Amino acid sequence: MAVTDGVLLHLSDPPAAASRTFSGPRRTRASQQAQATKRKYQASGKVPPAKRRNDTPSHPAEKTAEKEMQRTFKGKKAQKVFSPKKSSASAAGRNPEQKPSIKTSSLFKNNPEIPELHRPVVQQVQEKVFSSDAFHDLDLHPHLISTINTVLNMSSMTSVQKQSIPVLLEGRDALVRSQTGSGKTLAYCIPVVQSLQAMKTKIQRSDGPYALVLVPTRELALQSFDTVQKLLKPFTWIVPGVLMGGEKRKSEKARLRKGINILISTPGRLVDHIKSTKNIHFGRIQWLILDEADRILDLGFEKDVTVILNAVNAECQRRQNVLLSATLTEGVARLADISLHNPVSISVVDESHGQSNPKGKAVLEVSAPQAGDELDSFAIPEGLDQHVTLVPSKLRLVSLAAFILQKCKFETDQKMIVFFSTCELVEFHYKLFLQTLLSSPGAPAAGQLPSGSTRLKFLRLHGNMEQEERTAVFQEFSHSKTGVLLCTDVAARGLDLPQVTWIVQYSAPSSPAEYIHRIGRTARIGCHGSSLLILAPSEAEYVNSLASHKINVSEMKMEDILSVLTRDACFKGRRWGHQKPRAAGPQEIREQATVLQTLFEDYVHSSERQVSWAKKGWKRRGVSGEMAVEMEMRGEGKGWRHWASAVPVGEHKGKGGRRP
Ligand SMILES: Nc1ncnc2c1ncn2[C@@H]1O[C@H](COP(=O)(O)OP(=O)(O)OP(=O)(O)O)[C@@H](O)[C@H]1O
Repeated sequence: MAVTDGVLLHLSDPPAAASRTFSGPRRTRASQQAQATKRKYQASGKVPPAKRRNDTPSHPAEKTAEKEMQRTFKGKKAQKVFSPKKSSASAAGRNPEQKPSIKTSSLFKNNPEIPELHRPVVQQVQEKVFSSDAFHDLDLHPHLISTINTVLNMSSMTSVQKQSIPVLLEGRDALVRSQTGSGKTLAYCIPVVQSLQAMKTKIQRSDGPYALVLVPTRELALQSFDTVQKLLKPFTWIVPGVLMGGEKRKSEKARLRKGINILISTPGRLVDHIKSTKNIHFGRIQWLILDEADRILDLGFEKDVTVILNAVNAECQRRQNVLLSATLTEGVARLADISLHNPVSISVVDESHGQSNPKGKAVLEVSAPQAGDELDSFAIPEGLDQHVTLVPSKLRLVSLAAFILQKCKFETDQKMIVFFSTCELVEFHYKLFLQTLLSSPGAPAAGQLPSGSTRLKFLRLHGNMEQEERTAVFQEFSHSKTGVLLCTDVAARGLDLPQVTWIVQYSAPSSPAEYIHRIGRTARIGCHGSSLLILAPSEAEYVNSLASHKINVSEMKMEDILSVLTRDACFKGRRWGHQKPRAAGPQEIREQATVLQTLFEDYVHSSERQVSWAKKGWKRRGVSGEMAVEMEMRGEGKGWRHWASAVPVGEHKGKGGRRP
């Protein structure tokens, strides 16, 4: 296999590959001439005439991509000639001894120019994670303190815990905002457990719920349940329980009938039970907690939350209400208005960064806090290095793959989460990577890997999976030291997945708040972590939008990401043992990227099923068959569109639907 100036000489079935790239077997005279011209330039290694280049696209990037595809795919004929069987055979049966012949892809041509990134440097808002106070400084039950110390292995309080726990123990409502991974879960769980175990009349299981905790996703429900369960170890008479979609309603009803005292639920499933279960009563509710309050509203749960509030209000008027999130939106201010009474607004900002909360004291307000002040900037964990890379749409997929290989194959102990905008995109990339990056020709067995590299492991998590599998994946990734989790925003909020080292945003987030929550899956509780946002050249402006929210990103060059491919024998036809470290030239990088892209293309075209997967995500948007396949491979998802549409960051409301 050989490449000249980004032009791949491919080893697969020549006629099939040729007709896929160009316009099909029955070309017009004009198209034949065009192809001849194209071949001339390809053979000479020169760049085609300016007319064909697209240095400064006048359309949004997506339109440009569609146009490019219209040039390379011409309707059904192309699909017919490029039959799955033929392609499959050629991909699987590729013989390195075969003579190189046909070009299939020219990844590095006709791409928009990558602009210089003029990155404004801003001072990020930062919060001190830990306080100097210990849990035993609080007036808590000694068994609760010893459980925190011995079961949870914690002694010092975080800043948000130091501020929230005493205020909540005083009986006040609160709106709590602190950075991702700063310990908000315990900030509400400890006061709930302390107050319930201290009740004069001992709680009976059959009393039903005393505390109701609403969370946006099932995984977060399980995680919060786990924390509550641990805290309740010495107080066995208080029974926690979880209700969430995907579980059998019948068994949930049975558990409700027996009694659940601390009830953790997703809003949708709780409304289900409110409407259909006789055994659900809120007469004794003392606590109503809305964790990730803004996300609960984003997911379209607002109506459900209203139903729940009405149901609880109908049976009990006096209770403590708490809203928590790392980001506050106007929606939360609205929700605070209707659900909090005379609340305390708790916001942790490090005084050393010149912020408005001197000495880390809670700001007390007598009315519902205005979210406006909080909307402009967000606190970023100190140990988080944020990067951005500008990648033309054609090169997005190989860049992502190269980055995964670089971090998770050539470096040890790396655990990565990659965010996509839809379930279909997750599923597509999961299958693609399993089939290509794990089983590419010549891939070494575990024992043959060069020292300092690990075996790749892919997992995926999205809302279209069966609950059992979702839970298993969540557990597996939680306990794993390495691996790549491909997911939707179902994993963006609240999930505490230990030791995640990299967050990659392949589909751009729909809002700056979503950006904050996604990157917040790493660098938790004072640890270090890194993130990479992949943008199209036309989206470069968004770096300024991030800066306006006091978010600092540094640039990572696409060429540097792609250069790792020259280290990977799988894409060179070389053996692992023969690798000698040396600087790769741009030509070699292009060659390897093209080889990898061809591997992807061959896989996608290798069966009807893959083609239909690739098309799936685009159907609703009226994109036709062949083009959809290519666009899917370029990863042009929903979030990307938001960002490409030049709407300032922050104006998207992120109505993601209920199934991220
Ligand atoms: N006082 C503490 N000492 C040590 N570790 C702690 C302490 N409090 C919480 N943690 C740990 O910190 C991690 C993050 O906590 P948690 O998930 O509650 O953060 P969060 O603020 O809710 O984050 P997010 O905004 O992303 O939901 C968890 O692993 C938790 O066990």
